Amino acid sequence: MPSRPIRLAHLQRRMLSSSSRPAATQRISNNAQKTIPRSTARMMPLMNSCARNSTMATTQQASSSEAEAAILQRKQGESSTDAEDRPHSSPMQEYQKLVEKGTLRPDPHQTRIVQKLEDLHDVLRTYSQPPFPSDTPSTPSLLSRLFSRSPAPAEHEPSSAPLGLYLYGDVGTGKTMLMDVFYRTLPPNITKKRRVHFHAFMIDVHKRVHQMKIRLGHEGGDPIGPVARELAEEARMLCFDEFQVTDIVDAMILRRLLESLLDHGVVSVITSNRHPDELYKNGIQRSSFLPTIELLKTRFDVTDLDSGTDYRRIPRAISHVYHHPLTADVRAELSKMFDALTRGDASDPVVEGRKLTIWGRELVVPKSTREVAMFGFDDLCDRPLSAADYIEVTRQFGTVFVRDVKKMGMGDKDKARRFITFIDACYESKTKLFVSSEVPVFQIFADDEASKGEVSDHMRSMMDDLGLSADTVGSASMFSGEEEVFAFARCCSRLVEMGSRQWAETAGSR
Ligand SMILES: Nc1ncnc2c1ncn2[C@@H]1O[C@H](COP(=O)(O)OP(=O)(O)OP(=O)(O)O)[C@@H](O)[C@H]1O
Repeated sequence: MPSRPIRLAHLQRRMLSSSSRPAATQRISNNAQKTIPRSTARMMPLMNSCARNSTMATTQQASSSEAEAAILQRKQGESSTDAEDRPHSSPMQEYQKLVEKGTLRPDPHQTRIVQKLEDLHDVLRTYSQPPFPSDTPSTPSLLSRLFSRSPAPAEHEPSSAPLGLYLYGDVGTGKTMLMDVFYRTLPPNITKKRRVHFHAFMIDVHKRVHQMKIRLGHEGGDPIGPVARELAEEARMLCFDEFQVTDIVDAMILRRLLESLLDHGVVSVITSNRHPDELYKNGIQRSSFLPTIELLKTRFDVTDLDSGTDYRRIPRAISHVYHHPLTADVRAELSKMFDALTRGDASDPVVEGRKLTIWGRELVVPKSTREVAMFGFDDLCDRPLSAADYIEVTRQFGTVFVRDVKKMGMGDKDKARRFITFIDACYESKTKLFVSSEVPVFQIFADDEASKGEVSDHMRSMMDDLGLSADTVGSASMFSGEEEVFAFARCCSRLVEMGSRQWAETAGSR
């Protein structure tokens, strides 16, 4: 990429001209706090608490833009700014608020589901879990319980727990989003609650079953009943994202586990891509799983979110392009977005290992269609690539995904410089960018707690020139010298702009 002289005054003018600047890049420096949108101001306690909890406490003392607020929120698994302020709002109020703010598009199919969640919310306001029996009755051996076709005897009278909700439907229709709206508006009496990705839940269950077997020792007995009781004591409300059954061990455990959880009065909201009848299709010993399917159909309100809209395919709203930390959930979400943007055109399938030729050298693109490419951070920044390579990438692809961006320290200066060069190339080509990173993307260069220094006057003034709060991005002592510090600050500023709704709606066409 041709290195362009940095014209600070020009940039400053561009960034400070509020009339032409997208809302997401509105400058909120110390002397302009009155311009903070109310929603951002409301986020400040949350942002500050993020900063306190973070190992990089340099960063979120003050807000710098609505985009940043939204990005921080996403870290909390949130898509609204207001839950903190309105802990007793209901799912419908929360959903409508998000629609009014333009975070969500109105969708009558979703509204129908929200009404069901609202009804469940109302019931839960006065619901109390039945007491646990004082001691756990002895149980038949594990094998006889797992493979018996008769329903398992309840450890006590089944409770009159409200029906849970089993929400299924096509990808990207908003099931997880609705479940999250429900979860964060749960009434205050529901203090014991858990929202978990189904994979993570099953890993946890397997660990507990293993430990329970050790505890039960030679006597044996069924470990699943006591594990279910443990789980029920920890959370009376369970929200499971992406329920699926792929192997026989899970299939058999689930049958007993769900029965016991329901008997203990645990209420669940489940999202899945499949109707219960389609679960564990063609699985080994599926007949033993049929009672679980019956259970789901009788103890849950099974509802289809048949909206036909895959929201991952339409221009991204702010807060949905940068994802962190690098959990299984976040990784899966980025892959789903890539899938959503690349499927549907049989003449342009995803190709693995496409080669770009730059000055006689070859650059391998791990996964791409003609328009959309997915790279790992190391593919782009842990190899001796230069601006020319990045320009070619952004010339070829209107949309680029970069996954697994690690936080960088003093030893990663080359990677950091390359990443900045790459972001510059994306910005100049109006590339639509999706990133998953270990820490919020603005903080990937920030000093960690141990080596944290004061933000130098030089860096502070650079950031101020770019409309950034130095407190938001923190100090990054790996950058020294005027040019470098400026490039770093400008990179952060560009990332903010590239996370805005306006960018999402206009960038990416080639
Ligand atoms: N009404 C809406 N307006 C705008 N964006 C939406 C709307 N509903 C959902 N989205 C967004 O679409 C994306 C996909 O939604 P979500 O993850 O909830 O879908 P899903 O049905 O759970 O998908 P999957 O089955 O693939 O996990 C999310 O970023 C979400 O915020």
